Amino acid sequence: MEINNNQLLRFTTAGSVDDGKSTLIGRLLYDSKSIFEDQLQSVSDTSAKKGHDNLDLALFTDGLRDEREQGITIDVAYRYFTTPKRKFIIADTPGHIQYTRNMVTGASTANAAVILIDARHGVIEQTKRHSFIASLLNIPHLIVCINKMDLVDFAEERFNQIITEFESFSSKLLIKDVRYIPISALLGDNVVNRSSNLDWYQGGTLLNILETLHISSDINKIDARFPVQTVLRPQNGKHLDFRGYAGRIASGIYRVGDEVAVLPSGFTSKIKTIVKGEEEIMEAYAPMSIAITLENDIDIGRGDMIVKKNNQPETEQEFDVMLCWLSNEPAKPRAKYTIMQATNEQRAMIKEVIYKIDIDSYNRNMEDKTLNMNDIARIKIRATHRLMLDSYRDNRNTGSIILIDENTNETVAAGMIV
Ligand SMILES: Nc1nc2c(ncn2[C@@H]2O[C@H](COP(=O)(O)OP(=O)(O)OP(=O)(O)O)[C@@H](O)[C@H]2O)c(=O)[nH]1
Repeated sequence: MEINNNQLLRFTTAGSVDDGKSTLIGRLLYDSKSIFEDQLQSVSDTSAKKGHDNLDLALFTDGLRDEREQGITIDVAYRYFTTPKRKFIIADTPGHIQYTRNMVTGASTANAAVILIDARHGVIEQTKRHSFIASLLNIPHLIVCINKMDLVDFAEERFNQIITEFESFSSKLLIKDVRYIPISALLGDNVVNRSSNLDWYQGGTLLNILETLHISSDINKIDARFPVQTVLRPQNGKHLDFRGYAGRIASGIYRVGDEVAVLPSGFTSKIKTIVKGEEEIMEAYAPMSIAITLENDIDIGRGDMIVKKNNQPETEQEFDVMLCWLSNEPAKPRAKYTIMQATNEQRAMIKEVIYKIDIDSYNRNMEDKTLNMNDIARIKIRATHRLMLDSYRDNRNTGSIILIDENTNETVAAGMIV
């Protein structure tokens, strides 16, 4: 069976302030002809006003950031563009040192992370921090762009030196696929178009790599997980016998006739029909939104999960999570939070902070038990009922949780089930 998910690629960009992130995104959009006429006019007017001879490409991205800063709390801007080969969503997060939380928010659904390094400075603490988060979030592909090659005379030697620096720490991280590209975002070298300045480089341009990354095998096709969002009941005498369970498949494949189990109750049945829109289909896979009907009458509600009888997640009330604390307010010991995992929602508390991670040295800190904004820690959670658990490594959809403060409704933490 062909799963056609190659269409859309989500990626995030990370780099330190002034590494050239805005310029790179602007260049990518401009050279791939994804800029609208009116935006182009306004950027060209502003560039002229500022006395630039050429277009200031960073204005495309920075303009977007200005729009965004009006009243949106989580500081991630999404930018869409399309080429004949693929559709792209860029999650653009500011490069400031405190913005771990933004990267976590922007990167949790990303297929790839683009990390920028200023060729003059090489690997810096921020590079390590961002790469660590990318590995923590299990982003399958990492593209390291060594930017501002024009300021180091396009030297191959410098490029290789930075790769060696990068590999000396990245080998400790679990990242499946790392690529390196020498670029100049300012001049456009190796972003969309190849560069004669860098003719010693044999690999693809950034766009070329983004267009050809093989992502369909990154999806978990083995563990079928269908978190129920709503129960569809017969309406107004129509479809009298219809009782469907609607939601979005988190992973895996479902076919009519499959033997399934409903969790947490554990009752088993068979899939009678699968409905997508108005149409009945024989099989469905992630990330399709569908409704399922079963052979037997089982009491199922929102938050339950339909899985294959012979492939079930663990159900536990207490479990470990790698957590990134997102709130200004530190975590309150033993306070109750709302925990959300897939469509399941219940109450939980942080039972224990096992250790915190110093993400500059990757060392564990066993003493400090406070959780402040941007902290990453391994914690033990206890929920009021059992949850259906997959590890985040196996399943990014069902393996992640968020914690919400019940009083303020603020999302205070995002976590990955260990
Ligand atoms: N020489 C040279 N300068 C570059 C290159 N890319 C970016 N710059 C310059 O570096 C400066 C910072 O670029 P930005 O794109 O604003 O940097 P940024 O990382 O997006 O910064 P923030 O958006 O503020 O986080 C600007 O003056 C750019 O013109 C490059 O490839 N070569």
